[in-house]
Amino acid sequence: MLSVVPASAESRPVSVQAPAKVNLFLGVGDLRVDGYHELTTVFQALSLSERIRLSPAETLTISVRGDNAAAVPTDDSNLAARAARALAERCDRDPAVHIDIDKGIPVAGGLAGGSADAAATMVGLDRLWETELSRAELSDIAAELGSDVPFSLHGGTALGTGRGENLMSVLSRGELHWVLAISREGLSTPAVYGELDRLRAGGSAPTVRDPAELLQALAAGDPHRLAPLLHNDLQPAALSMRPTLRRTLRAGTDAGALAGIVSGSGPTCVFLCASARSAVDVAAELSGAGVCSAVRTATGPVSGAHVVEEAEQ
Ligand SMILES: C[C@@](CO)(OP(=O)(O)O)[C@H](O)COP(=O)(O)OP(=O)(O)OC[C@H]1O[C@@H](n2ccc(N)nc2=O)[C@H](O)[C@@H]1O
Ligand SMILES: Nc1ncnc2c1ncn2[C@@H]1O[C@H](COP(=O)(O)OP(=O)(O)O)[C@@H](O)[C@H]1O
Repeated sequence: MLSVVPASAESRPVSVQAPAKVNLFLGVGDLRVDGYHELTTVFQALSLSERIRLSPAETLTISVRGDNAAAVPTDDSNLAARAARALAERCDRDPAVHIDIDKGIPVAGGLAGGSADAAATMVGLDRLWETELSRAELSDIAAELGSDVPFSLHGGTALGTGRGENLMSVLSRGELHWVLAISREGLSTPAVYGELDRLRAGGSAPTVRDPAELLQALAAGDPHRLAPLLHNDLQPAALSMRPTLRRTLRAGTDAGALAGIVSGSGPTCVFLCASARSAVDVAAELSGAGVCSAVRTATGPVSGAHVVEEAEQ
């Protein structure tokens, strides 16, 4: 059925959903002169998500709800506020909007929650302000906000290069089933990259592995083949800063997961399971193991940041 968009649609609040990400493969190369590391990474968007509501307002304001909302800044340092200002500047307009963020993604968890908020804000304001920017233009602005923001827009499963902002879609057949072990205390991304540099100092130059085999396993849609190929170069650094994560990783595989890794810079540990049923069993056992503060199940891949139409709300 065709939906009729009323002429005043641009002044109505817009709701947007944006996903968490996991790095199925994270190869970290040399530290560049600009302070970033050269990456080869395979991202997957997960069904754990943020909900953002954008409404016209007198000035730019932010409110944050949900788990650990108190840990999220509501000033101009919030990534969603930075996204609104960047888009407003690009379109030569006033960033007069209220951004209400409902956090479904743990803060500082290595799951790109802040990047999801930035991507959601861009997609929502594109609708609210009728900017009609192309995906490529939105993606360029996203890359200026943070290395993970372009993927939060893109969603699905993608190969990321550069500092993670250059994306190429990759085929991922079927649905993967994940269990997430969440820590109450986050880890700082720059601190984890810094710890990796410290661990590597004096050693030989990093050799970045090739994700080709992992990409083949994804295309085949076989979680058993994929499990031993999951890889994260930041994991030793995250474990060095948070040694208790070793116990969390062990508990997940003991509970029946096919494999577990630290997600990005951590501290969230993600476990790949053979089926939806196995994920429920692993989640139940992990919940009782006392190795994390919360457990969630999720599936991937899912779409990137997108407007939630009224009928879906
Ligand atoms: C590690 C990853 C893996 O996807 O994600 P998280 O675990 O944080 O979610 C990303 O590389 C994080 O991306 P993002 O969180 O957007 O980081 P940015 O804001 O761009 O950069 C924050 C800081 O992280 C370090 N950084 C980030 C990206 C990169 N390729 N090399 C780096 O060294 C730099 O110290 C930089 O100043
Ligand atoms: N909208 C936001 N949501 C979460 N954190 C934000 C946001 N804006 C800025 N931040 C800051 O960014 C830090 C990292 O946030 P987050 O994206 O959740 O983690 P990660 O980089 O580990 O994926 C937080 O500790 C917080 O201080």
